Amino acid sequence: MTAIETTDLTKRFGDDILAVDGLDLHVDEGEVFGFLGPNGAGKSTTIDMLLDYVRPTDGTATVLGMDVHEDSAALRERIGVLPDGISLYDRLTGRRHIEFAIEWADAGDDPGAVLARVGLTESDAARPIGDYSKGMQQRLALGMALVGDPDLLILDEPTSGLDPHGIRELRELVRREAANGTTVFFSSHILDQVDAVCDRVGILYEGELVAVDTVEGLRTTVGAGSELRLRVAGDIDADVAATAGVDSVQLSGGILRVTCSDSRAKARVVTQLTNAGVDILDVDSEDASLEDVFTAYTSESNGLEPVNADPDGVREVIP
Ligand SMILES: Nc1ncnc2c1ncn2[C@@H]1O[C@H](COP(=O)(O)OP(=O)(O)OP(=O)(O)O)[C@@H](O)[C@H]1O
Repeated sequence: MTAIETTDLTKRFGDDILAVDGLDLHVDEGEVFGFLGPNGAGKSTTIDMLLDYVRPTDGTATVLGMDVHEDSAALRERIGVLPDGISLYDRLTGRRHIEFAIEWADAGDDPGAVLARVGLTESDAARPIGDYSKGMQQRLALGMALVGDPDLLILDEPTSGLDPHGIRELRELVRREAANGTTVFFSSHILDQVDAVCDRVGILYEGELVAVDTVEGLRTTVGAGSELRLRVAGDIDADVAATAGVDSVQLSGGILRVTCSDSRAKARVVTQLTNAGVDILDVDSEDASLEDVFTAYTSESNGLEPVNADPDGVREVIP
């Protein structure tokens, strides 16, 4: 089933600001979908429309098969939201926050179980949250969003202000919830943070969706592939450059550098060299960062067209 579907979703503020421009978005149930874009791209406005906080100027949006406006009350019970820059009450304990969230949602959750689900201990829960680290506060906010066991989690910039440890913890939590069948819609302007957690990403730029694909697919499309480095002994009697997915090959000082447009080519190269009897002393590789991909899609003269929807609703990226 479809978790989120928007058709030509558009939002203007006044005459001058086109915040979201004809967005066609499709997120499947059970997916972790990264919604990426630089500041001001229109991510929060899109989320506000999905939550019926803001009415679109044009277009439609359905969530979990329901119209976001007509069925907003029913949807509220099935969506958990972690808003951007949530304000919590410093003097209240973590447990009290969860209890409030349960009361507001009129849900029957056990506060202790919710706290455990986001990795907060009973002694953490008994402390005022003014004493919490930013990462603990964010986990608590996620716990509040999980009250009522929502089918869809919408996380608006959930990693902002977190240190690498906090980011890792949040990623693990998102993965765990997704493994239990929850759809996660995760907005961010920092690409590295979605790389490891999202099944697919959509890139929004100036209100338009410019790409939707897997992280791997985006890398391949923009040619921002991987580099494989091998320390080898002796000569190489193999035509590595002819391997599918290999862009270039350079041998210097016993180091073979192979750039690949398709990261699966790395394994093919190693197999090919091994079969050719090449003595491989060490292997090292580096994937192009998602940041490179993002730059390729959001720079003015990238030569890439915005994403298209074909008649069957299957989106494709047009290089
Ligand atoms: N209530 C509003 N009134 C007027 N303009 C608005 C309003 N809300 C958003 N905008 C404008 O719409 C555009 C998109 O903003 P939005 O907050 O959706 O972007 P964003 O991608 O979420 O950015 P960020 O990563 O900084 O949160 C921006 O130009 C913003 O200034």
